[in-house]
Amino acid sequence: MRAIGIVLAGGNSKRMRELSNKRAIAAMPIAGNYRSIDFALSNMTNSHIQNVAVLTQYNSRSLHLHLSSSKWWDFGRKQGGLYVFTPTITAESSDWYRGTADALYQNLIFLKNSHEPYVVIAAGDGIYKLDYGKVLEYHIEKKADITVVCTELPAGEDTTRFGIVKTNDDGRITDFEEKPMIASSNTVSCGIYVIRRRQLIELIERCAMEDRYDFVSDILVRYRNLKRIYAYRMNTYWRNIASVESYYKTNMDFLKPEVRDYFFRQYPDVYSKIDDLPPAKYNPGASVKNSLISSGSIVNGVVENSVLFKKAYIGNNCVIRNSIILNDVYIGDNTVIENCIVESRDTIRANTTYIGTPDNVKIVIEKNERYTL
Ligand SMILES: Nc1ncnc2c1ncn2[C@@H]1O[C@H](COP(=O)(O)OP(=O)(O)O[C@H]2O[C@H](CO)[C@@H](O)[C@H](O)[C@H]2O)[C@@H](O)[C@H]1O
Repeated sequence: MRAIGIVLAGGNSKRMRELSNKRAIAAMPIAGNYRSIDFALSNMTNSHIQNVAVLTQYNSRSLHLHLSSSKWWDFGRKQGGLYVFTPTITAESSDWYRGTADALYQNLIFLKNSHEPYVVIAAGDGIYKLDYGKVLEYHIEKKADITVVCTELPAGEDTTRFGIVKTNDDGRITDFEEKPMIASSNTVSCGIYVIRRRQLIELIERCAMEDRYDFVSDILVRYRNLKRIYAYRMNTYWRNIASVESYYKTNMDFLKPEVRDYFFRQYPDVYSKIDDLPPAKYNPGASVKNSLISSGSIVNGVVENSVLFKKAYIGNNCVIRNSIILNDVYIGDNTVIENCIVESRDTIRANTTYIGTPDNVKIVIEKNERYTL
């Protein structure tokens, strides 16, 4: 592939509420076995992009642990590979990444030292499968300066979280509004871009000279009429998980056979770090319906329409419904949990009840953590 990959994974979002206290959004657990960033990294490797940098910053410890080996995504190689870049103090700068363009600028040396003519920029908080090679072909065919992957927003989604795009009949973007209060179109940017490497270097150097730091407002919005910016339309599943509501709904989507089959039974595969855990065990009192139960879990009570991540323990006479139980949670006997997300490594006491609603999912943190990772 004639492109390098960059995965932006350093942002924080208040919309994740307490869930982002512990980890970067890109490290949020998805569908039982995965982390959010696995989807962008799998797309990179499945598109034969072999030189990939992940730019991290905010709360990155568990993300770094997840990325500790490049072999899980098949990036382990002598030329290219997987790089993780955090902000560093240098003779010239002691700044954090002040925005996405600044994060790219602070890694200019990676861009300059690469040989591939194009760059694919993706985010660590998107759940989708995409052959970036097809986007690159489109980019070349349209003689675009920048190509933005776009999709139609699913009904009920909050448009204020997205870049809203309008195009002409040829696919050229004529208007780009970043997170407007009222959206004038339901075509949204997925935050995935293709651009010629030299063009990117030139644009971010110019941004840096003018003390501008954001790729979207300082490049896409600013140059929308001056540069040839095209929209590549993606019609398959795409969700951004950077709000509690969308994180919950995206995990619940994996209970739908069509979503599960699309990601896990259709080529290409999604890869992740492998943990050596024993299979899930259902004890005699267990009753499990329409749920994902991950390795290392033990179920004694009732589990319905729920996603249990790794090493969940569900006690006797518990009822877990429409809920997400993150990694390594112990739930004592006779506990009822409905429409909740239970934070990882928590211990939920016996005889407790937590009830949220589908529109107002409750985050359960009892703070009886056994240890922190
Ligand atoms: N300082 C920093 N250093 C390193 N990484 C950083 C960073 N700040 C943010 N990031 C990362 O960059 C990506 C984009 O984050 P932003 O906060 O800039 O935009 P957001 O995701 O809200 O919208 C974007 O993505 C949605 C699609 O989800 C588009 O519709 C919208 O136009 C676009 O701005 C995320 O993966 C984030 O983690």
